[in-house]
Amino acid sequence: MTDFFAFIAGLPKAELHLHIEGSLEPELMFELAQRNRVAIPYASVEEVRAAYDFSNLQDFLDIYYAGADVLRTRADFHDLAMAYFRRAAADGVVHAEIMFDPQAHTDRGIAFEEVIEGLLSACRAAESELGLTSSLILSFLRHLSEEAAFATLEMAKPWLEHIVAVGLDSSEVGHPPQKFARVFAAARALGLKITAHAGEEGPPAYVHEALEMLGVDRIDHGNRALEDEALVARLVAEGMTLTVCPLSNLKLCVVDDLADHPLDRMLELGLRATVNSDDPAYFGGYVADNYRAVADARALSREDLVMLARNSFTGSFLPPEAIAVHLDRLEAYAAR
Ligand code: HPA
Ligand SMILES: [Zn+2]
Repeated sequence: MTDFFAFIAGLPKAELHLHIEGSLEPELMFELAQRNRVAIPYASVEEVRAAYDFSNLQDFLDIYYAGADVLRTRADFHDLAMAYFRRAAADGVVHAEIMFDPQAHTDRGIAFEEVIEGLLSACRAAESELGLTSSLILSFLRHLSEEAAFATLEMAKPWLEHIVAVGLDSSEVGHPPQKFARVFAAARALGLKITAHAGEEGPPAYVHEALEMLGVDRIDHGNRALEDEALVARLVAEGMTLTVCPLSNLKLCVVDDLADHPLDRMLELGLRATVNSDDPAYFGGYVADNYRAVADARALSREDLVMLARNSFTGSFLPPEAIAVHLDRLEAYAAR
C-alpha cells in the first residue's frame, strides 16, 4: 500500500478544479484574522475544523464565504495561493488551473486588483520556486445576477491576458446555466475558455444546458450526467473532460459513501474523468488524498490512475505542445 500511495504522490498531474478560497486552512484563517484585525466566530483551529460538517452544498458555501472574509490585501491572496501551490507540488501537481471568486471579495469592498495581483504574484513565484505552472479561471457566482457577472467581466478586462477561462460556481439548484448564456458568449468573444459547475447537485438538464447554452470546454463535477444515457454518449463523443472531486462529493453528500463513487464507472463509459480537490481545506484532503481515497474505496488499478493523470493534462487549457511534454513525462513515470 505504501508503494501505491508513493506512486500516487509522484504521479505527474494537473489540478483542474480548485477554488483558491477553498484552500484557506484554519491556521492561515487565524493568522489573517489577526493580521487584519477581523473577528471570526471561532475560538480555535479545532473549533473551525469541527464546524466543517456539511449536509449539502449550501451548508458548505455559507461557511466558505464567511471564511473568505479574512482575505483583505494582495499579500493575503499571495500567501493563500502560495500555501496551496506548495501543498500541491508535494502531491505531484505540475500544473494547476485555479478558480477564484472575485465577487466574494469585490462585494465586501476589496478591489479586484488586490485579489488578482496577489494571486498572480503567487503564480509567478510557484513557477520560479516550485516549477509549477498555473493559470487563473475567473468564476462567476451563479446565485448573483447576470448584470453582476457582466460587471465582473468588465472589471477583469485589464487582466485578460492572465485569465485563461471563466467558470460558474456557487449554489447550483435554481440557478441554471442559461441564466448566464449572454455573459459566457461575451467571455468567449474575448478569447476566454469556458467551464461551469454542472450536475453536482443540479439535474442532468443543467449539464445539457452548459453544453448547449454556454458552449463549455469542460464540465466541473458532472456526476449527475450519469443519470442520462444520451447525455453520457454526447459527453463521450465530444471528448468532454469532467473535473471530478471525490472527497468533496463525500463531504457534500453527493455520494453517501466513497465505496459508491462513480469515478471508475465514468472511466469505463469512456468519459474523460479527472480527480481534483475542489476546496481541500474544507473537504479533508488535497489532490493526492483524493486519488488515494477513491483508489482505495473503488480498488482502482495503476492503469486507472495513469489514465486519470493523462486526462488531467489533455483536459487542461495548456497549449498542445505543453500538453505533449507533460504526457511524455507521465508515460516515462508510468513505465518505471
Ligand atoms: O463545490 C463547489 N460547488 C459549487 N460552488 C463552489 N464554490 C466553491 N466550491 C464549490
Ligand atoms: Zn467546485
